Amino acid sequence: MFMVLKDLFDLPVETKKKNVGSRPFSGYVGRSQQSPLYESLGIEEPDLPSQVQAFTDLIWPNGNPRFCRTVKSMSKMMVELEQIIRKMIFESFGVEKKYYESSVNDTEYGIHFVKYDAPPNNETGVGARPHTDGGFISILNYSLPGLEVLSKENDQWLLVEPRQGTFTVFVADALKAWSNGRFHLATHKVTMRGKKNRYTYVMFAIPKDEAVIEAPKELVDKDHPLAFRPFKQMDFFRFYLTNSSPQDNALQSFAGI
Ligand SMILES: O=C(O)CCC(=O)C(=O)O
Ligand SMILES: [Fe+2]
Repeated sequence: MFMVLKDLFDLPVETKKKNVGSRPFSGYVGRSQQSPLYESLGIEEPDLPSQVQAFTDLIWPNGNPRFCRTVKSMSKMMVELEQIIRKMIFESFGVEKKYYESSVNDTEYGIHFVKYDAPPNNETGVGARPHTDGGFISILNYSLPGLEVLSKENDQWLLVEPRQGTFTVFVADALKAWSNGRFHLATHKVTMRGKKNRYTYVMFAIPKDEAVIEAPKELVDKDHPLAFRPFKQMDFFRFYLTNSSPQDNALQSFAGI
């Protein structure tokens, strides 16, 4: 994956800009004054091989079988992994039989590729600002350290050490709401150090626009009153884009009771 991602990001900006997504951030995001080290590209519904093929054809009209093959098979495996994790979560709450199937049907996937440039002059640089992820579950892998997670105990930033053969999994906003607040939503950021560029790929599992995110009634009782009103991902996303800065607790302001 990291080899094919290097091929992708090494292309001219004009080529990368050909990837236009249907959502903000899902096409091409180029380096900006706000985030000078950050660049990303996304493929919507990469679990459909035709989508990965279409992306490859758009970016490499003469073909790039290695990219296409690698991203297709990685996407398939990451989606399987996401569904295993989702199933374990639903089982652990004893609601798998009733809700798992429909929650998968109400999910769409997006894969994001990110390149962070090494900061100039050997300094440290902001790769990604503190944020929480907007979907249900995110699964990621990265070529170098740099990911930091805000500890819920003492507000310290903890460096996540990459470990070969493992992925990092984040609970995202909708899962926190679905779990009636039982899951902690970890704020994270990326700090760049050293002389090497860093590559990340992330599979986002996101509730479909029209799906209603609502805690199962089995997770609501006297000791755990409803923490978030039911909402649609689409409306939350719109709120997130227009009303909040990354540092805000957007989920709480949007749907918190
Ligand atoms: O690059 C990383 O390690 C984190 C990426 C991330 O947080 C995101 O894309 O939402
Ligand atoms: Fe993130």
